[in-house]
Amino acid sequence: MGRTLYDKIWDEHVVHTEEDGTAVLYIDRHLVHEVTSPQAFEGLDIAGRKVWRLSANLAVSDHNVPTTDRRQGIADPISRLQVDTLDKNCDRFGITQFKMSDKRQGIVHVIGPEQGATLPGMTVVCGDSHTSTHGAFGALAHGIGTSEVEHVLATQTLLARKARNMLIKVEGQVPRGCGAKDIVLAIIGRIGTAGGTGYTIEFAGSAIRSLSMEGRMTVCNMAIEAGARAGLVAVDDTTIQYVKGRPYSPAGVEWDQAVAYWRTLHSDADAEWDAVIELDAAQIKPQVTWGTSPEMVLAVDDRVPDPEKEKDAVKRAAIERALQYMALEPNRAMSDIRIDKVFIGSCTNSRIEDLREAAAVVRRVGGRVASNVKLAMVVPGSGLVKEQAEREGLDQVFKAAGFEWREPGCSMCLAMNADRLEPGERCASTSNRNFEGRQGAGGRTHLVSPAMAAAAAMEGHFVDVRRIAGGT
Ligand SMILES: CC(C)[C@H](C(=O)O)[C@@H](O)C(=O)O
Ligand code: SF4
Repeated sequence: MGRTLYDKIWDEHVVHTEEDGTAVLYIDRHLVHEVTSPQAFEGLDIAGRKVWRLSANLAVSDHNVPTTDRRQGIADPISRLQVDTLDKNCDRFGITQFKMSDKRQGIVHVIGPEQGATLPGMTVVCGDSHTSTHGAFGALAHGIGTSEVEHVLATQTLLARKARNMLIKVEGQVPRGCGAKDIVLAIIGRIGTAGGTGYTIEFAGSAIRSLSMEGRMTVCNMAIEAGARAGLVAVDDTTIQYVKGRPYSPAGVEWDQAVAYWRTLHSDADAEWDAVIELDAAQIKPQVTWGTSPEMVLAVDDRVPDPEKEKDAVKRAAIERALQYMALEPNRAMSDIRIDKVFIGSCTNSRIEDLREAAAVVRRVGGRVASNVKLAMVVPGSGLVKEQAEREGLDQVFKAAGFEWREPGCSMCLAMNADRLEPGERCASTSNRNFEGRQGAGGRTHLVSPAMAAAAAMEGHFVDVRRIAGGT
């Protein structure tokens, strides 16, 4: 019987399997950030252990770093302590880290791939749920908890149980103006936030294959929002081209050997799937979330749901609660929703392609950010993304239109730094979670693509970006 890509990577990394199915998995790459590592390092200290394989680790602070001038240091004492603690731990244990002033610093899920630290066929873990992002490279990548961070640091292995195999096939071409973010939001709208629970999802089909690596990362990033700990995309020329020549990528003879192996990293034609979902890309429209869960999502030309029309009492109550939190009336056109802030950034959408996509919309619309928009910010995913964007003049496009151009980090994705929504503020955000209070207590988040966020910034409310992009 054929194997799925997930089966192949799993088999390649299992050190031992217990009778009950618990396996010891070898971990190739461990990414570390400041939020989930302090207790892990403390655990090592208490037990008198060292890091098992230093070169497998790469650390960076991203959640607590300021996105404004960093020469001032970090004003908030808690954030400062978090970042200082990671610095000290990395120095003490000898782990490679990109410090806040290093231009390679950025969001952990942006810098891993950017550096070639994430490679096809690897097992990649990080104490962060959006580690699923790295699955775009045909790597088995998922988040782990802090006690597991300690386990990986100490042993280079993880206790794991194998998930089931789900195939999500997206065939065809998305309309102009739509992209990876709309694809993944449409998938979550279809299967729900629990749809992928217990599975590893492989994203396949012509619409996925035609995505750039940036787009594939956007899709895999939100696999966790669909309930799956890991998402995968098979390796192809796009993957190999992206990886080539990066600082941590193999070179010379090793490169050739690696490529030969990477070419085997796809599911066999006769692989068996536990679940298969199919979507028609041509039917996907620009997506906007209206509620407090990523599955509460609609097309921009839809209307806010009416709880009266929902027969299921539990679902009706959930809609009512979400509408109340979001301060939205039923049946209102999504495009009538006016926004206060715009956030273009996060590990979902802060890569160079995302910034290009947003800047293209800003250019096309012309003029300045709408007067009702108090703050529109662009937060590049890494210092290198920022530098590239500046080389292309994208920063000028944003700044001329009235956007703020910031330093890299998680920023307003979850408001662990100074960037946040005030109570009641409504935000068009390119991030991945719209939970209550996610971007600041009482803040209201609408998840959208970079193009949709840029369009909303310019017009002050949600607009069908297909119109701007010439897609309709
Ligand atoms: C802080 C971290 C543990 C968390 C995660 O695991 O995802 C964060 O990155 C998030 O996006 O909510
Ligand atoms: S950008 Fe947001 S989702 Fe990504 S790691 Fe940071 S906080 Fe988590």
